[in-house]
Amino acid sequence: MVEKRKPIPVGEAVRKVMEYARPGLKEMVPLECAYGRFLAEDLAADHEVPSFDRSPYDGFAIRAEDTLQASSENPATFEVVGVIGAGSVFTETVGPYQAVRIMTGAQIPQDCDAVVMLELTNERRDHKKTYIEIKRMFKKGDNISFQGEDVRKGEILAKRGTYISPGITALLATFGYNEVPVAKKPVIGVLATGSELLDVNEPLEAGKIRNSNAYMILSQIQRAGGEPVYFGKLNDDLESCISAVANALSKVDMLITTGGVSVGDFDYLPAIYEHLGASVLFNKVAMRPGSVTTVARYEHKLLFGLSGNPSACYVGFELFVHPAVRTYSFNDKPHLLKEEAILEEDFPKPNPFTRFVRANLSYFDGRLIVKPSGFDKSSAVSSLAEANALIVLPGGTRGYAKGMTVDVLLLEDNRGSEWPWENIVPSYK
Ligand SMILES: Nc1nc2c(c(=O)[nH]1)N[C@H]1C(S)=C(S)[C@@H](COP(=O)(O)OP(=O)(O)OC[C@H]3O[C@@H](n4cnc5c(N)ncnc54)[C@H](O)[C@@H]3O)O[C@H]1N2
Ligand code: MOO
Ligand SMILES: [Mg+2]
Repeated sequence: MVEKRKPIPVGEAVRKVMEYARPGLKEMVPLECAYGRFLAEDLAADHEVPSFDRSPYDGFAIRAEDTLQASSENPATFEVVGVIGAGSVFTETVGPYQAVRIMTGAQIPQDCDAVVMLELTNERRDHKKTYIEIKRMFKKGDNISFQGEDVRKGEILAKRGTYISPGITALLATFGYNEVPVAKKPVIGVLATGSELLDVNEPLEAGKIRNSNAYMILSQIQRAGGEPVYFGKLNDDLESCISAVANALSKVDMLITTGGVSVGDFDYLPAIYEHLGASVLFNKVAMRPGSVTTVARYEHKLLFGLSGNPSACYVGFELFVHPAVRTYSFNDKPHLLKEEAILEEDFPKPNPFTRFVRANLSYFDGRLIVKPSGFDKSSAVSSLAEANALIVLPGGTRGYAKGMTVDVLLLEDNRGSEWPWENIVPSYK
């Protein structure tokens, strides 16, 4: 008699995984390698930005009080007493009706308190001296980029666990991080199981298919922020699978297998977990695809037994592995970000289990719209190509019509969410 598995709700399954998901270690990387990593420490400003008052224009630094009477009929004349480019500092005195020619980014001379744009001045030379005329009044502080106007000293600019975007990289450089403390990437092993699997370079033969899951998971690991290690594919042979899983497990922080988790004669993962003494957290989830997704724990390592069916495997990764990778990376919003979008076409299938439809999310008329990205079966591979979101259709619903609002989980976003599993609305009808 086949073992009867009891499906648990998705949120409960994710919660069980998160009980064992742990933050990882810190490492230092050169700034030019920090993009796409996660900060291992808060990024705090240890100085103000800018760190000195500077000119936002090419022009002339002056004393504003000298322009009080200036008008087009009665221009004020200034003697130009120096020239400074960005990077240079003018240390001499600037007296009444004197000006310093200044370039964008240069420090404002100590006696000056306003800048006049080059275009607003008339220049003339007289007896080897240069003069400018100014035809209007300027106030103290006009056209000055003030010290600290961008960043105040002591501000926390990005928290530990933040995804390092190009903008964060600019801040890291601004604050002198030649080396950046980042989360070490979790090393995640991948093993594909199935006697039907061909290598990618092999010609098709009767009854066999090419192993696509392994490569899909290697990419998903990288997208989530992990370091994938591919341990190859295995035939459905219990002995060799046990030793391959044990060997791989000894070399990684987490291990992903695909296939062999259901109830078929050659679905060996349950027996492998038992043989290793790994404790199974769950082996059936009330979701489609991916109902057979199994997660086990061996010592402090998680073993993700993802389904062999490509769409089920893909979804299992995003719901269960992704948050474990982000937690390892110190991120406190480890789950996929949930949004609401308008369904662009009917989805008439009833949903006994919560369904995750691979979908394409875009914008139209200022609103988020979403449509299934293709053939919707657990075995489908074609619908994965255009998928950048998963539509979440809760269990117990009877199908959805174009125009309805649905929940979607975003796959290409790096903000994440703390917990998307509350308030999934069954129907917005
Ligand atoms: N009697 C039952 N049969 C099945 C059940 C069930 O509850 N009772 N569940 C079905 C569901 S749902 C799924 S999903 C699959 C899951 O099967 P496994 O995870 O055990 O995976 P396999 O049997 O090894 O393979 C399933 C399918 O996927 C193809 N596959 C496997 N590996 C790869 C790969 N690396 N790349 C591409 N495709 C792969 C494989 O050839 C099979 O077609 O079980 C149902 N059956
Ligand atoms: O686990 Mo299967 O993918 O539910 O369809
Ligand atoms: Mg099977």
